[in-house]
Amino acid sequence: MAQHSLQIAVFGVSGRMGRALLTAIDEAKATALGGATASSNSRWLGKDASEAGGGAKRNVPIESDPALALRNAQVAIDFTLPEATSVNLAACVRARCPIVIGTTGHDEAVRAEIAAAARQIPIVMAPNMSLGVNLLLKLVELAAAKLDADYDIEVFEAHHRNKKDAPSGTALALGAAAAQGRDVKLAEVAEHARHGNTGVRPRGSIGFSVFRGGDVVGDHTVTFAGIGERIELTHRASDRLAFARGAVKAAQWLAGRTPGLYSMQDVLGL
Ligand SMILES: NC(=O)C1=CN([C@@H]2O[C@H](COP(=O)(O)OP(=O)(O)OC[C@H]3O[C@@H](n4cnc5c(N)ncnc54)[C@H](OP(=O)(O)O)[C@@H]3O)[C@@H](O)[C@H]2O)C=CC1
Ligand SMILES: O=C(O)C1=N[C@H](C(=O)O)C[C@H](O)C1
Repeated sequence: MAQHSLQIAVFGVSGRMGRALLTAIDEAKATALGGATASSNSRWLGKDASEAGGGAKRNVPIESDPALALRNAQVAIDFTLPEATSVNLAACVRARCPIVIGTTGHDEAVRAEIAAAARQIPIVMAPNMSLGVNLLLKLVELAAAKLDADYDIEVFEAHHRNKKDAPSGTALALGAAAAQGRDVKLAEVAEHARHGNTGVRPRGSIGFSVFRGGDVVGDHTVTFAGIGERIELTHRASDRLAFARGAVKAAQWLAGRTPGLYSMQDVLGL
C-alpha cells in the first residue's frame, strides 16, 4: 500500500455496496481501505475485509464500532441502513472525519442530524452516486420546466427483492427534480399509493410506482405523459460499480474540503 494513499473507511463493508466499494477502491489511483465495519451481529466481525469482499488480504479487520474503523482513515463512506448512518455520522464528527453518505431512507430526524453535522465536517450525500442518474436529474428538471401540467409526470423504479426502503432515494430525488422544474413542492403534489376507487388523476400530481423482485440493480424511469405522446427518460444500472466508483470519486473530492453538505452534482460539476 502506497504511503500517500487516501485511507478510506467503509461502513457496511460486508453489504452489496460495501463489496463493490472494495473493487472501486482497488481500481482508483492512490486510495486504500483504511477501516471497515459491519453490523454488531454480523458474521464477518473480526475477520479481514477481504474475507467479506474478496481480493487480497488487506489487514483491515471488520469492526462493529465506527470509531475503531476511523483510527487510520482520512475519509469515510457509509452504505448501511438509515439508523446506522446516525451512529456512523456521530463517530465521524468526533473524529473530524469527512463522510460520503450513500445510504437512503433516512427520516426527518436523521436528515436534521446530517445537516447539523455538516456545520462541523464536510459531507457528500446523494441517493445515487452514478454519473448517469445525476445527469438524468438535470434532464428531468429541464423537461419538467418545459412541459406544462398537460403532461402527467410518473416516476417508476425497480430494485432487487432485498431493498428495504421505498420508493428508492433516487426515485424521490427524480420526483424532487421534476417538482423543482415545475416550481412546486414535491410533498404537495406527490401521489404514493393508488388502490380502489381513486378518482381521476389530479392535474399536476407526480406519481410514484415501485417494483421489487429478483436481482434488479436499479432501474428508474420518469414519464411525461401527454395526449397523443409520451416522453420516457430512463436510467438502468447493471453493475453496482457505477455507484461505487462515484462514491470513491466523492471521497477523493471531499478530502480537504471545508465543512458543508455537498451533493454529487457538486462532485461531478453538473
Ligand atoms: N447512493 C447510492 O448510489 C446507492 C445507495 N444505496 C443504498 O445503500 C444502502 C445499503 O445498500 P446495500 O449495500 O444494498 O445493503 P446491504 O444490506 O447489502 O448491506 C448493508 C451493510 O450495512 C451493514 N449494517 C447493517 N446494519 C448496520 C448497523 N446497525 N451498523 C453498522 N452496519 C450495519 C451490514 O452488515 P451485516 O449485513 O454484515 O450485518 C452490511 O454490511 C441502502 O440504503 C441503499 O438504498 C445502494 C446502492 C447505491
Ligand atoms: O438499494 C439499492 O440497491 C439502491 N438504492 C439507491 C436508491 O434507493 O435510490 C440507489 C440505487 O438505485 C440502488
